[in-house]
Amino acid sequence: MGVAGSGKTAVGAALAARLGATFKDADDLHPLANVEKMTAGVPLTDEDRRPWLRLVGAELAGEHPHGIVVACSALKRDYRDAIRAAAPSTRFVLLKVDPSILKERLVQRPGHFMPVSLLTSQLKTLEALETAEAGMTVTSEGGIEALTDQILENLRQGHLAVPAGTDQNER
Ligand SMILES: Nc1ncnc2c1ncn2[C@@H]1O[C@H](COP(=O)(O)OP(=O)(O)OP(=O)(O)O)[C@@H](O)[C@H]1O
Ligand SMILES: O=C(O)[C@H](O)[C@@H](O)[C@H](O)[C@H](O)CO
Repeated sequence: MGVAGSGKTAVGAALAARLGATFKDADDLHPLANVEKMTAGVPLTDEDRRPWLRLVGAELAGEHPHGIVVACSALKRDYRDAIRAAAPSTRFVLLKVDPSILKERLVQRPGHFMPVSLLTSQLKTLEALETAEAGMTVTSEGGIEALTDQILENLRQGHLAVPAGTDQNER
């Protein structure tokens, strides 16, 4: 999870490859109207994202014998709650990247529908992963493989599980 340009697709795909898991980019689940809106530089609303989050949840809840990694912005706690309602064992990895680096990456990424102008609204909408939520925040500015190693190590050590004594469903 994370804002545009945070590396969800790059790191998610690398993680899935290392796990031997299926990879899905949630951008491919956006209805055309959402893509058109973002292309036009208009931020999505909660309403716009609701049907899309249902598709993301259904994807995660599906049959995946080797597991699944989904690259999904999941910017708000409410969005993550909606995903967890469909797929309760979902663990989130927030890729936290300096805004100046994000901007640079989006400028240098040709042919993608997401305009750099939407970065401000993405950052404003983002609600950090809370302590009670299963998952982790990656703040390192390391390369794709280094970040993937870091996530795998934490996953193997059980650090992405729901923290003891907390209930994700209670807020
Ligand atoms: N850790 C990293 N180090 C260097 N470059 C990176 C890193 N992570 C991603 N990138 C590069 O930054 C660009 C944006 O990454 P990516 O497309 O994976 O982001 P994203 O979060 O999926 O964005 P979006 O949601 O807008 O599709 C890509 O060109 C990618 O190769
Ligand atoms: O929730 C959202 O606003 C969207 O999912 C965006 O985050 C983009 O689809 C993605 O970042 C592509 O650049």
